[in-house]
Amino acid sequence: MTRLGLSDTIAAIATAPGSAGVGIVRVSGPEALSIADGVFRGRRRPSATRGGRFLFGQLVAGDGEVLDEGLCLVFRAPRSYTGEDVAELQTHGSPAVLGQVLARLLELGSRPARPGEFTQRAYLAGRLDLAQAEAVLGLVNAGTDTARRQASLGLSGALGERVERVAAHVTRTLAAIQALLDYPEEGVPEEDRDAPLTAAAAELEALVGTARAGQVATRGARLALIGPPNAGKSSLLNALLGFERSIVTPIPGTTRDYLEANLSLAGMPVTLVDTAGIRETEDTVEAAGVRQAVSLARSADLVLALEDGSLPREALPAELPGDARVLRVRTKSDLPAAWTDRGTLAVSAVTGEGLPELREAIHAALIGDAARGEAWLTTERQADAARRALSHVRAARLLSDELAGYELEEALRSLAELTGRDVGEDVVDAVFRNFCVGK
Ligand SMILES: Nc1nc2c(c(=O)[nH]1)N(C=O)[C@@H](CNc1ccc(C(=O)N[C@@H](CCC(=O)O)C(=O)O)cc1)CN2
Ligand SMILES: Nc1nc2c(ncn2[C@@H]2O[C@H](COP(=O)(O)OP(=O)(O)OP(=O)(O)O)[C@@H](O)[C@H]2O)c(=O)[nH]1
Ligand SMILES: [Mg+2]
Repeated sequence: MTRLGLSDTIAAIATAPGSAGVGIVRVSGPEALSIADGVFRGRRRPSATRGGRFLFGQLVAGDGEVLDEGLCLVFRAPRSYTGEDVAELQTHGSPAVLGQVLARLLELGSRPARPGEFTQRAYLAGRLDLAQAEAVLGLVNAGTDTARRQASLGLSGALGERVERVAAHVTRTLAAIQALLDYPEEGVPEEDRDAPLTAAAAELEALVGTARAGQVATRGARLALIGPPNAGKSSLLNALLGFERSIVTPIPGTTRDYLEANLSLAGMPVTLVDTAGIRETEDTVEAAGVRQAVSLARSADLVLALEDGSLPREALPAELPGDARVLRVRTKSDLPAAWTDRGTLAVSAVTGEGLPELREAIHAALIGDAARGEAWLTTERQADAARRALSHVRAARLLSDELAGYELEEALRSLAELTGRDVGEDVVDAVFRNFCVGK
């Protein structure tokens, strides 16, 4: 990795491939403006222009041929996205023009940017923390408004601030413990040692609790419909979708292969998975479907476990995952009930009764307590760091002062990792590898 101030000059097309009204090529680094001089011809040279200005002119190839007319935006270090000198060449959004402009910039001494390298430079210049850089990626990829909102909150630094609040509590406890160890006779009030730690644990628990919501918002959730044959799985899938996607018959064992259908549930992308009814069977094909159903239930974000409410109750399949990931549903509520149970949601695929409540329960199970206006953990890397910080804080609460100090230092290290103040190059490289070129 290049170090700040010693970096070379990078260039890339910043806009999406394909034709568009306008397209942008960016060049960033110490030579950015003099390199831009070689491709842009206007009333002034980019290198003779103050930062924050734009020039109108022509883009010219190496042999002097005019490629297009366009604008050159001039940014001067440190007042730019990357913190370096940056020139943006804004042309008509033609892949042919953009390709020629980029080729000329490379000829003049810049090199092609790696994926995410502009944002990586912004991070290395201290203009963004790692959670904010991840939010940039989240914004570029946001496919739903919930994902967009979370990424935008992350970019504003809201997640970093949440993490700093926790870190401040931990630091206070560490200071109190240090004082106790250094001057045991003076004593530190219990509140100084324990209260901040209790607050830190509570805030971290809330934060860790948002990881699931963050993941669901950014990459969607898979919901498996599971239950015995004829429970009404395919009918419920169709009812939630609003059209007949899956075959329904009165014959048990109708669904054999699993089937997926996408829908948006309260602004979140959800994939419903209809599966074969789970039962003991001699039929080789059906048995394969049953095994598939069980493994789909295990890998799903949430399982809807269906039981026919019009028939005597049987035990749920033993292979289902733990309670936290299962919503229990009593189907066919339009028929006389053979049993009831307050822990199940009653629905009818025929009348639609209970469907709004089911949608609500699915939303609650996926989003949990994550408050809408607060910043969530949106990547597995962030969630992992927050979970480690929480386990260190929890451990510290059970330990004597001396040992607690060590755990708290570890907790602070994990929190620093979350925002990227204390991470190795490999972690940073892994984050930016997921970006596209030009970002
Ligand atoms: N054309 C264009 N649009 C874009 C970007 C870009 O780089 N180019 N961005 C990114 O890809 C995003 C905007 N982000 C940016 C963040 C900071 C600065 C910047 O130059 N900041 C300086 C100057 C601020 C000022 O003049 O007030 C600074 O913070 O010092 C530019 C873009 C989205 N839209
Ligand atoms: N009255 C009533 N009948 C229902 C309801 N849901 C499903 N059924 C009927 O129950 C039978 C089985 O429905 P399916 O949706 O195929 O059940 P399944 O769980 O997908 O069954 P398999 O694919 O065989 O595992 C069909 O005859 C449906 O018409 C409901 O809400 N009310
Ligand atoms: Mg079925």
